[in-house]
Formats: sequence, C-alpha cells, structure tokens
Amino acid sequence: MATRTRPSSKRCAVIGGSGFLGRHLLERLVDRGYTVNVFDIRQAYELPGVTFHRGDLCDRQALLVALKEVSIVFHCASPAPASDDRALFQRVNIDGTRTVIQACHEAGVQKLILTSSASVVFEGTDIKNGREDLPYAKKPIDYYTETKIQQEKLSSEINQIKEKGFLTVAIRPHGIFGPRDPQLVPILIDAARRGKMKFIIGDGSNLVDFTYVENVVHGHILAAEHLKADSPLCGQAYHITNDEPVRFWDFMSQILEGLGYSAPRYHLPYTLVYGIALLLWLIALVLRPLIRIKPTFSPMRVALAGTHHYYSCARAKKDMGYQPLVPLREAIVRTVESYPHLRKGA
Ligand SMILES: NC(=O)C1=CN([C@@H]2O[C@H](COP(=O)(O)OP(=O)(O)OC[C@H]3O[C@@H](n4cnc5c(N)ncnc54)[C@H](O)[C@@H]3O)[C@@H](O)[C@H]2O)C=CC1
Ligand SMILES: CC(C)CCC[C@@H](C)[C@H]1CC[C@H]2C3=C(CC[C@]12C)[C@@]1(C)CCC(=O)C[C@@H]1CC3
Repeated sequence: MATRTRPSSKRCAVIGGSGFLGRHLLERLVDRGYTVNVFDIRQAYELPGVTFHRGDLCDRQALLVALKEVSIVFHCASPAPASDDRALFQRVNIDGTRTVIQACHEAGVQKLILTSSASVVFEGTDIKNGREDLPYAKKPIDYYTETKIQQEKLSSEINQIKEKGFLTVAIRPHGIFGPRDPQLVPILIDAARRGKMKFIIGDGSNLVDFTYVENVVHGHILAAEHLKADSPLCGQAYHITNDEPVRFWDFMSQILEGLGYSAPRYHLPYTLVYGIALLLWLIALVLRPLIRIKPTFSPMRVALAGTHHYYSCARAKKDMGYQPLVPLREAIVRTVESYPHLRKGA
C-alpha cells in the first residue's frame, strides 16, 4: 500500500489528458487554479503547470505515481469507438477502470469523475428527451457501448459501498465536437472528400444532441465541485448536452457548407442503409484475419444518423446548476473556424 499524504483539493489528475476532451478539460482546470497531472499512453503536447505521466491505465503501479497527493481524478480515457476491437475495449474500459478505482483508493483520492456516454442507453431506436433512469441498452450496438456500460456500472457500484472518503459520479456527454476533435469533423470531411456525403439517411427529420466540448468540460468541473458526501451526485450519472437538439442532417450540412462542401441532398431509406452497413460489418468481421476493412458507414454510425437521440439535462441543472456556456450556433462557427486545413481545396 502506498504511503498516503494529505491530498490538496486543488490537485487533480486527468487520465486520458492527451485526448480531445482531456486536453480541453485540463486547460480549463489550469485556468481555474488547479494543479494538474496528466496520465495517458501518449504525450501529445506540453503545457506549463501540467505534469505528464506516460503509462497504460491498466498498470496500477504507473497510475499510483501519477495519483500521488491527488484529490480529484477525471477518467476520460477510452479507445476510439472506430477501433471496433473487442479485446481492447474489454481491457481498457472494464479491466482498466477497475484498476483506476483500485489505484484511486490506494492513493487516497477523494473523488472520481468518470466520463461515460449517453449512448449507454442507446440501442439503435429513437430516444427523445431521454432521462438518466432509462435502462442500460440490453443489446448494445457495438463493443464500445457494451464496455462503456460496464465501466459506468463499476464506478457507481464502488460509490454504493460508501467507502469513507471516496466518491464517484459519471458524466454522460453526447456527440462531443469542437476544435481538435479527431472524430466528428475529420471523419465527416473525409467521407465528403471521397464523395460519400451525397445522401441523407432516412427523411432527415431526426433530432440529436451535439455537445460543444467546452460545455462538456463545464459539466465535468461542476460535477467535481458539487460531489460531496451526502450530495445527490454520489454514484449517479448525469447527461451533459448543449440542450439544443438539432436535426442530425442540418448539423452535418452546416459543418460541410461551413468548410466549403455541398450538403447531402438525396434521401435513402434508413432500413436499406442499416441492412447494408450490417452486412458490410459482418463481411469485415469474417475477413479480419486476412485483411482489415473499416466501412465508413458502420451500423452504429447509420443508427446515429437515422434515429432521434437526444437527452434531458434536467438532473444536471437541478443538482449542479448546469447550463451550457456556449450555444450551438456559436459552437459551430468556432468549430468550423478551427479546421482551416480541412476546408475544400486546402
Ligand atoms: N467524442 C465523443 O463524442 C464522446 C466521447 N465520450 C467519452 O469521452 C471520453 C474522451 O473521449 P475523446 O476525448 O473523444 O477521445 P480521445 O480518443 O481523443 O481521447 C482518449 C484518450 O485516452 C487515451 N488512452 C486510451 N487508452 C489508454 C490507456 N490504456 N491508458 C492511458 N490512456 C489511454 C488516448 O491516448 C487518448 O489520449 C471517452 O471516455 C469517451 O468514451 C463520451 C461521449 C461522446
Ligand atoms: C459518415 C457520416 C454518416 C457521419 C459522420 C459523423 C460521425 C463520425 C459522427 C456523427 C455522430 C458522432 C457520434 C460519435 C462519434 C462520431 C459520430 C459517429 C460517438 C459514437 C462517439 C462516442 C460516444 O460515446 C457517442 C458518440 C455519438 C455521436
């Protein structure tokens, strides 16, 4: 057992701090006067006032070094959903989160803020204004979702044991976007450049949440600051969104047109595209030992593009005073401006 020194309430660690959300989070934490340790398998940048610890979160000893004298841990590391690697998700999201919890406990950490995902309740069918009490997806649509569910359960169970002095809360963002995001805008533009963004899947009226990264960061920091023994946050999950559901295809079109590409115009039936995506996924699975194929339109992406999925943040508003800081319109402008290299013709 490591020797415990009294942690400072302003000393925190961001696991996954080299990633998109993690880096925005720690920049904000530094602005607010926190001392930050980053723990990640890769070091993507350097920042004054931030100490980097490179390591795998499945390695308890490596974690213990980064968690020394830390009172708050933000765990926002995960393999990318697109990796579609079952063993990797199991190892990092489930076994790794168990290791993070053990290490927090051993190091005397007081609070764990886990980045979960609103998609833990998504099964590929419509969710309208979903609340946190919706049941977890019984048939999760991909390995990412399956392991995010197990991860969230682990963190909430540990809180229920009411280990004195160790509290947990899970934040469930949805469709995070913003400057430096390696997923949404780059994948969308790559599809457009390959001529794959001509079609709208379904009738185009489906509403979804896209959440600007600074609002997600704000939700995490509020959660850390409101998480106290006997507060309603203990062991709970909170949706954090922009609270402005938007038509999926309007959002995509605004990003595409903002960067100089044409918006999709022709419609394709949802069930047809979903069926094709499922078939391609199965073919890719069978061929995986020989060749690795990654179809642009995975069943998960098609489901996300063709159904309603937006969530209520009433619980976060009530328990921690959450309100999005950046409205959607402004968030889209800032995002588009941040990708000059993805502009058409650049
Ligand atoms: N991007 C999105 O739209 C959404 C993301 N989330 C969750 O937010 C969190 C952050 O996501 P992003 O910033 O988008 O992802 P990201 O891929 O940009 O960042 C994840 C970070 O985790 C690190 N990491 C992965 N495996 C690790 C390991 N074994 N040990 C140490 N570090 C490891 C990576 O190196 C990376 O820096 C994740 O937990 C994700 O599940 C939830 C909802 C939506
Ligand atoms: C090719 C096009 C049909 C779609 C291009 C955009 C997509 C890459 C994104 C649209 C919705 C996004 C999303 C996620 C990743 C990127 C998108 C599929 C998540 C799966 C990321 C991880 C989560 O926890 C849930 C997200 C839901 C929305």
